Amino acid sequence: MQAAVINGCLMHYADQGAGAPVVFANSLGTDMRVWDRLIARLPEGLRIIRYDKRGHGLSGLPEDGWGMGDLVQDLAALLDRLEVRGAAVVGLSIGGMIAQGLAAERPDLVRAMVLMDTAAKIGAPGMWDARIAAIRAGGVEAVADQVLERWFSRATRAARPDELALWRNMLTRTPVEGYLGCCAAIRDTDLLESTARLRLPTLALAGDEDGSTPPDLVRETAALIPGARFALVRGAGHLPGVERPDETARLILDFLKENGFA
Ligand SMILES: O=C(O)CC1=CCC(=O)O1
Repeated sequence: MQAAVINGCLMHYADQGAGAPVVFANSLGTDMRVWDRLIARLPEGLRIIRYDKRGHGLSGLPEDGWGMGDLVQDLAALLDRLEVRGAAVVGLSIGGMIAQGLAAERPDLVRAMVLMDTAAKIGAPGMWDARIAAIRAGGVEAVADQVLERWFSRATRAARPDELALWRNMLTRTPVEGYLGCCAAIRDTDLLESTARLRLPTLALAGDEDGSTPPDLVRETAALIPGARFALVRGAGHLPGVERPDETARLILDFLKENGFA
């Protein structure tokens, strides 16, 4: 467990191993444990950095008035603090938006990206406003069942109810204001133009049953970046590294090897 005050906010992070840096940015309503299974399948010889974004996991929750720019600056400041340059950034959903924003703002920090179940623009503003209103009225609990349906494939939901209950706890224990701040940040973010200017090795992945960022949306974002590849992970929803860790780790490791990280 490692801590730093980043942009005035307490940040929980983990910096483990030595070698080429690979940075993981997690999704809305999850903390850094979302990467446990995937990281366990990566070889030694990598420097693995994970963190809980503001308002999630063990990290602090600043006052209102922050957005995607602050989330990007938080990761930039963490990597500056850790003296990391030229990382591969693996971003899941909002974490993938943070990765795209970071690559645009600080190309010195990002040499390659894995965009996992994410897009340059996620959802319509009205959808996010409706989610925010539902949570204001009834807490994260009010949307938990719908979110779990998008996170996991039908087969996993049927076969692993106890594990699903743990993921539900992770979601519903996310501080409401942290969750809502990230919903508003996603709602207000459109990276289509800046992502189309990116020129770096990129792998885009999507679970074939992802109901939040469906495969076609992820494919469209990949198509913005010349040379980016797209791969479908079968039998997975929004969290392929949780549901299909072997397949997801293999895709990421092949990409890291191709680009000289592993
Ligand atoms: O909560 C969801 O629907 C999934 C999701 C969207 C953006 C993100 O980070 O997670």
